[in-house]
Parts: sequence; structure tokens; C-alpha cells
Amino acid sequence: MLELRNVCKAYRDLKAVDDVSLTLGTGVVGLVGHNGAGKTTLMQLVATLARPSAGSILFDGVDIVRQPDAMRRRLGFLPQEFGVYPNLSALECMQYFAALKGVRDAARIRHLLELVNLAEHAARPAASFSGGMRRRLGIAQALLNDPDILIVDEPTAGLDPEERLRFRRLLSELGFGKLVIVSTHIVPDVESIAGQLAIMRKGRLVALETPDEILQRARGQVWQASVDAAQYEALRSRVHVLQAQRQGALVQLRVAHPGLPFAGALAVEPSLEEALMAQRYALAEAA
Ligand SMILES: Nc1ncnc2c1ncn2[C@@H]1O[C@H](COP(=O)(O)OP(=O)(O)OP(=O)(O)O)[C@@H](O)[C@H]1O
Repeated sequence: MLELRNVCKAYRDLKAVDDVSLTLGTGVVGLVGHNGAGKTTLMQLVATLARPSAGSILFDGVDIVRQPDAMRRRLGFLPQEFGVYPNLSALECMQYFAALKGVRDAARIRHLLELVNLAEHAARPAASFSGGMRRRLGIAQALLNDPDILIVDEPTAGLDPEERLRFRRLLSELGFGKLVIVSTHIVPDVESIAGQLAIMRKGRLVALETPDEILQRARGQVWQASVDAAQYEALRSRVHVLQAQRQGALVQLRVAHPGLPFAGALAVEPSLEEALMAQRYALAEAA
């Protein structure tokens, strides 16, 4: 179990992570927030790649700020900029990482290449791999030490839709027995796989909720309407437009608003992304 207690990380007078407390067991947790919200910094703190300015981080009761090795032994980490070694084959890359991590189990390497669907490409130079194959090799190396906690930063950046789907399924399956933290600003990446979403904004954790709870709260705050272009121009400065699509003389729009935004608008079922936007606007207005 991972427990953060009042964790802060400051860079001069900027609080990149500001008083974050949370407890996580197994399962996939989506860490979402806009660029600069503090996601990468928070993951680096958990991965013992940075030290908090204040607060404590415990993994199964052990203080990992004082004893980082207790985390490092049990951690798998796939950073956003994971690079393969172009002159090595997939198998050689895995053998290389295994040697660095002190893993001497050749069968495990084969098993992991199979798990990420790269076994038949094991002899190919990693330089010839697509973005998705490289990410999958990244996951395979992160799993070499059979970690209890897997941290993945922006998992699907640069992947095509099919690779995205496959990668999501793999993360989802890994979450059956481990804590998998997936940081992303692309909500659909975690929408269908995360049991919980940790939402960050300006360094703070503003919510730790299930997707259903987030959707439930946004019901009655997302609206749909069809207006003409002049009405649209008048509306866009006073409501939060989530989507606008021109259809002939009319504009089909979806807006976030705490109550009926204008006569004729219909409350609709929000997508998770819309629900998060509605929450964000509500928080910004309350601030
Ligand atoms: N080493 C650093 N020195 C100074 N400021 C930093 C450092 N690392 C991060 N920051 C700042 O801390 C804030 C949070 O950054 P962080 O990278 O954690 O956000 P993020 O949510 O991961 O964003 P992104 O999605 O763009 O990666 C930003 O304002 C960033 O500029």
C-alpha cells in the first residue's frame, strides 16, 4: 500500500506538489491534470527520483524517503522519454536491462516479451520498432523485477489508435495484481481502465474518485443545444463551451454550466472528459 502524507515539493517559490495526501492499494489509478499540474513531479517523488520538501511517503509502512531502496526494489517505471538502444535487438535490450537490475532469469525475459506481444520480434533491432512497440518494450523492461508498483508517464504519447487500445489493455491487466499509476492529460487513456482518478491542479490533489463518482457529480452540469451563429457568438463569452460543431446554418454545442445555461438547452450524459472539465470550471469559479 502506498501512502502519501502532506507531501510538498517546492522549486524556489513554486509549489510543484502542494500538500498531497492519499492512500492507494492495488489497481489502476489515473493521475490526471493539465500540463504543469504537478503529475510528473509527484511520480518522481514516489519513484524516489526526487525528495519531497516536506511530508512523508510510505510503501507498505516503510518510509521510502529515508529508505529509497525499499521502493526501488519493488518499482517498475516507464518514463515519458523511454528510449531504446537502437543497435540492440529487443531481446538484447531486455538482457541489458536485466543485467543492470540484477535479474538473471532468462525465462522471465522470454515471458515478458510474450506478455507485451514482442516475442516474435525479439531478434529485430529495436531501432526498427514503431512507437507502440517501443512503449511495449518499455513496459517489459519495467516489469523485469516483477514490481509491486508500476508507474507509467504519458503511456500512449505517439501511439496509433490500435496500439493505444492494446497498451491500455495491458496496463489494465497489470492492475489486477499491482498498483499501476498512469499519468496522463489524455482522459480517454485512463477512462476505461482506472478504478480511481487522482486529479491534480496547480500542485494540489483536488479529488481522488472513481470515474462513476466524477460522472455522477457532473450530471446536470453538461448541456446540449442547437443555436444559430449569432446566438453562438453571444453565448460563448458567458458559458463554457465544451464542443461546437457547425451543421448547416446551426451550431450544435455542448456546454458546461452549473444550472440551465439558457432556455432550450437540454441536460445530457457527460463524458468523463466533459465531467472533469465541468469540475475544473466549477473549482476555478469557486476560487
Ligand atoms: N526541476 C524543476 N525545477 C523548477 N521547476 C520545475 C521543475 N520540475 C517541474 N517544475 C515546475 O513544476 C510544475 C509542475 O511540473 P510537472 O512537470 O510536475 O507537471 P505535469 O503535470 O507533469 O506537467 P506535464 O503534463 O506538462 O508533464 C511546473 O510549473 C513546472 O514548470
